[in-house]
Amino acid sequence: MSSVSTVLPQGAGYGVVVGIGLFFSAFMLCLTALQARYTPFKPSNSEEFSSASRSVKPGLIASGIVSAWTWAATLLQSSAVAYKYGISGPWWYGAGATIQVLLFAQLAAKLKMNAPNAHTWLEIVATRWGTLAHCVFMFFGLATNIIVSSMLILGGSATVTDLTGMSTIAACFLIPLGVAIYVVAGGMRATLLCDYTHTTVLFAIILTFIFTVYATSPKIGSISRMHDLLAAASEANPVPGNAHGSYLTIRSKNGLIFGVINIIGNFATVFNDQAYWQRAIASRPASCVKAYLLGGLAWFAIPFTFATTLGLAAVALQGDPSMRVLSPADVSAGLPAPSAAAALLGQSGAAAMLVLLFLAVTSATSAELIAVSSILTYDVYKKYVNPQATEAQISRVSHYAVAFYALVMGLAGLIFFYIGVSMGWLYEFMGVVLGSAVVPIALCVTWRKANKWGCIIASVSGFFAGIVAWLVTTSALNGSVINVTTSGGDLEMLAGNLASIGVGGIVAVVYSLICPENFDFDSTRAINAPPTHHAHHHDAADDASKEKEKRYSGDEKDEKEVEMQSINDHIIEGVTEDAELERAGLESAFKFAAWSSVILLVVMILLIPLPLFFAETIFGKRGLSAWVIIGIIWAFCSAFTVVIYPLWESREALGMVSKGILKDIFGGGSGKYVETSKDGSGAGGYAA
Ligand SMILES: NC(N)=O
Repeated sequence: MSSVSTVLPQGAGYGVVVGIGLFFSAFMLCLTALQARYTPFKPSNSEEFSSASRSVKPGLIASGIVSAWTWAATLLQSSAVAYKYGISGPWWYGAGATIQVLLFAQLAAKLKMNAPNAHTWLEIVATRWGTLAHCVFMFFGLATNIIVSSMLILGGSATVTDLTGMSTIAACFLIPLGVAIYVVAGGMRATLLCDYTHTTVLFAIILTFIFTVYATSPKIGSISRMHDLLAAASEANPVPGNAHGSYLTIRSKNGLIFGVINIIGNFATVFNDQAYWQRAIASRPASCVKAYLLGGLAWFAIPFTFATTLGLAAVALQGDPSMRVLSPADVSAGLPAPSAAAALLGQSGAAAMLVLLFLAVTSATSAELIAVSSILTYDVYKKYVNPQATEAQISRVSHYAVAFYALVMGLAGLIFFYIGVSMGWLYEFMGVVLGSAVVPIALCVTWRKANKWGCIIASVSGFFAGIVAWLVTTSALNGSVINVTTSGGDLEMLAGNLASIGVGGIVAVVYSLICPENFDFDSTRAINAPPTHHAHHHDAADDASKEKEKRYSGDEKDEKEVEMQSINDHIIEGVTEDAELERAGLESAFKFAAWSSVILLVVMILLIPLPLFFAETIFGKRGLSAWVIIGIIWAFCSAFTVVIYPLWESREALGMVSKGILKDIFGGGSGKYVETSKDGSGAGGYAA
């Protein structure tokens, strides 16, 4: 990192890291108190802590997905590839990390069909394939969490240090500490509500940057001027591997290589990460597919539009006295976007960037904390240490696990920092170690023929194949010199990523076709199901529907009471309502997820970029205008989806909580939610 003086004083760094951390902790405590008093969902319940009682609506889940999937890298690495490869970088970053979330909609539907009451994806592996498979896949699951968490800490601390001079060591520990406090206070539902507020502010800041760069800044101020500046930069410093050395083309060899690495690595960090399974678990069965499709599409706008704005601005401003000169290490640390923000808007740009990055890092960190807490609680403590654990013990361990993992995150970030591994390096490396488990995990949850030994051997052999391919390629291309710099090259990382996911996928599928299992998923459907609910599978839905019909035959007030009772029942039992698991509905949700996600994948990865790549198109002013304006419209639609839509779908719950508060303050009576009250007293209702 270069040693130029910082744009903001050190106090600003501590103020943001500690101040915003404490602010959100207090905010979370308020939300938790409101939830406990005015809704039927009790934060002290372990099911509520880890899975929000499996009752969350799609808009809020979509917002939680956007928030968990918006890492430091989403803002910094996407801008770094825009800085290095031009307009192809943001496309490959955005599209190459959106399709996995869209495809995950299929896994979410299968989860609701095949293991509706599991707490973690590892419980499904353990139930289907036993202890060895559980331990092997737990390695991949936790390795994913550690790599993602380290990237968050590295990206966050590098930017805070760069903009304010705050000590990197302090940032590594203070960032997860603040988040841990609010996660411990709130659990999954409060985390989703906090994610929502983070995402709202995040979009507001991103839109501000977009309008600054493309409308108001005297340094750029229009798409046409951006085009002129990028064309001049292409003339002055042609980009190696790009058509005519231009920043204005999708025809970028290194951009494409990054695209492939990006696609593989992000398959690993979605499919292997409990954070995304957890959002499917917290979701209502009927709407989880919608949530993942909306979340994926909404997320795309963040890296694509942000990097098309600040990443390209960093190129356009080269030579401007206010723009610092970036070394390759600065670029790998993700600093083009913060530098461009500071060059465009001075201290206020740097401060906005700091807040933006901190919000992205903290909300993704909260997802990682609660994900690892669930694995340590259900897959380690309850499975191997205390299978008879009581509700109170489970709840206690899940809270301790959050605090423990916050410490581990800080340490992991620090270790990578000291050995000189940057966020950008780790981003391209993740698929090398994690890629081999992607196909076996998907097969475990979706395919009755998937073979236990085929999938274990696939994951382990793919892991070693990835490491060997990466090291051999590094040695071959760099005169036998293997170090952090040489091993971080594009072709070296590409070889490792392809070998890992390729060997893992091919071995798992071929082995399973030769020696197929015929697994009926009955045992996974029974995970965590009380005998009266899910000991038997989908036939139960019929009885439950009939029962519900009977209960609904009364007047409207009775209907409401019955539904309250049903919510209370399922909170107490921590299971999904049978009627919601109606087989035909889930089958059609799966089919919808399958064809829509595959169509979107083909459009985003093949139909849009490849013709532009092969035609070697170089965007003129009209082409760039269309590209940027589509990004801006997409950003507005995304903001609407994850900011306005969750409010709309939760209007009843918000109304009930407001009524309860008003009754407490002005009504002269208790506004506290009263479970299944027969006399209509209390502010009973549904939480968001
Ligand atoms: N979540 C990502 N890959 O930005």
